[in-house]
Amino acid sequence: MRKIEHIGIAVADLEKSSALFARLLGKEHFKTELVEGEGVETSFFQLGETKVELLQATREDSPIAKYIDRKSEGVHHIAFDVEDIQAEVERLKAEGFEILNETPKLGADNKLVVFLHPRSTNGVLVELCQEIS
Ligand SMILES: CC[C@@H](C(=O)O)C(=O)SCCNC(=O)CCNC(=O)[C@H](O)C(C)(C)COP(=O)(O)OP(=O)(O)OC[C@H]1O[C@@H](n2cnc3c(N)ncnc32)[C@H](O)[C@@H]1OP(=O)(O)O
Ligand SMILES: [Co+2]
Repeated sequence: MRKIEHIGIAVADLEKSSALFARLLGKEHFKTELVEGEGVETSFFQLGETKVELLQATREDSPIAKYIDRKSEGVHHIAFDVEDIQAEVERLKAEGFEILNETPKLGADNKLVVFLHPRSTNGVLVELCQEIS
């Protein structure tokens, strides 16, 4: 794994939270993006080599809606940048981690993504991201 690609933060109101993070970070977000497959709308802030990804649910069965219902708004996942996502899945499986989707799916910002179950990673939801070339 090469670097933290982004930190995902679950929010209830994307517009309000984007304004809050703009004040906090001292810069505007660089884009919003709808990811239908995950039932989320995102707002991205660039911070050096990494990003903050705010996530609002767009439907009731979205993982973000469930997370906010069960817990609250807050840090939802950490995403790591990888060079070869399929090779990384094989390596992590052999290490005993629980992969949620062995076939990478389309994420935001031109990435293929795979998630690891938080029960195999000390309670932290981990996302792997590979840039689509
Ligand atoms: C924008 C696209 C993409 C990107 O490009 O960046 C994204 O980031 S999309 C982000 C949203 N998508 C996902 O989160 C997909 C992966 N997540 C899942 O598959 C599920 O959310 C889950 C992790 C398998 C949990 O689903 P489920 O089992 O249905 O939820 P429960 O509410 O029943 O919780 C079970 C268990 O897991 C704990 N949990 C749930 N979410 C998290 C989390 N984000 N971080 C840490 N722990 C989490 C939950 O507390 C339960 O624990 P116990 O109570 O101990 O059983
Ligand atoms: Co993410």
